[in-house]
Amino acid sequence: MASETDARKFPISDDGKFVRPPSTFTNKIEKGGKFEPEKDRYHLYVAYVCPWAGRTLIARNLKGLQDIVSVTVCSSRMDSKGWRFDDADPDFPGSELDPLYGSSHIRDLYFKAEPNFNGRFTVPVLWDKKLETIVNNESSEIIRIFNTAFNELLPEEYAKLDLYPEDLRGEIDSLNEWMYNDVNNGVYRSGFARSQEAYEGAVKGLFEGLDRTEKILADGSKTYLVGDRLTEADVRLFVTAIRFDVAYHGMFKCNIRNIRHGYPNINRWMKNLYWNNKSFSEPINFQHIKASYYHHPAYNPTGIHPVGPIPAIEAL
Ligand SMILES: N[C@@H](CCC(=O)N[C@@H](CS)C(=O)NCC(=O)O)C(=O)O
Repeated sequence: MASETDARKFPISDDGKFVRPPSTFTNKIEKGGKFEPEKDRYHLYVAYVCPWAGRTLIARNLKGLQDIVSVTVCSSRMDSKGWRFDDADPDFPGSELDPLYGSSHIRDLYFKAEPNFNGRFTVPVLWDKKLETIVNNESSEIIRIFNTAFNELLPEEYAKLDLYPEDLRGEIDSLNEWMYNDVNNGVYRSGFARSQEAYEGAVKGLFEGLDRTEKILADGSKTYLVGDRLTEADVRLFVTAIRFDVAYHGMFKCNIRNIRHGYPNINRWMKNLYWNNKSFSEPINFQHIKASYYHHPAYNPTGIHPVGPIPAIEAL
C-alpha cells in the first residue's frame, strides 16, 4: 500500500481498490475502568458530511445524551492536513471552533493523544476531557458505548432504549457484516477505486447489497430492518441511504439506480425515519454533505457541486 501524506489521498491497494484502515483507538467507557461514565467528561468531534460520524450523532440523540456528551462540528471541507475547524475554514457555514484547545485541525487532537500517531486522522473522535486523550474513534463501537455506558445517568425512557437488544444480536451482527462491506463501505470502494476493474467490482456488490436490503424492507412493508424495533442496524443503513442520491450517485458513480426511483421500500423506510424522528433528521446537513463529497480536488478538480437532486429527500 502506498504511503500517503496528504490527508485527502485515501489508501489504495496495488490493484486500485480502496482499503479502509482499521480504527486505532478502541477503548470502552465503563464503571471501574480507565474511562468512567460521567457527565461533561466526554466530547465528540464530528463532520456533518461523514456517515460514520453521523451514526454517532443519531445514537447520541436517540439515547438522550445531548447534556452528557458535548459535540463540535468541524468544517466538511478538508485541506491537506485533513479535517479543519472553523478558524482554518472561516468561509464554511456551520462549522465550529475547537472549544477545548483551539486546534486548527482534527489531527492536532490525534497528536495530543499520541505524539507519534501515524494512522489516519478520522472523525468521529470521542475525546476524554479529563485524561485529555481519545477514547475511541470507531463509530460502530461509539454507538455501542452510547447505547449502554451512560444508562445510569439517564432518565428511564432513554435508559431503556436498547439499540442492540440481546435477542436480536445474531440477526443484527450478520446484517452488519455484509451491509458494511457491500453498502456502507461499498459506496467508498466504488468512489475511491483507482481502476475500472476495482470500481466495477465494488459498484456491482453495492447494488446487490441494496437489492438485498430492498427485499428485507419489502417484507410486509417493514418499518425497521431487524425485528419490529429500531436498532443500530437502522442507524447504520440510514446514514448511507440519506447521502445516496445527494452524493454517492453522482460523485462516487454509484448510478446503476438511485434510492428514490429504484428502491421504493428503502425510500419509504428512510423517509419515515427522517420525517418522523428528529434524532435522525437533526444531524443531516445536506449542504455540508454536498460541499464535502464534491470537494475532492483529485476527483472533482473544478469543485463545482450539483444543484440537484431537488428535493434532497422526498416528502412523506
Ligand atoms: N472506521 C471509522 C471510519 C471513519 C472515517 O473513515 N471517517 C472519514 C470521514 S467519512 C475520515 O475521517 N477520513 C479522513 C481520512 O481518512 O483522512 C469509523 O467508522 O468511525
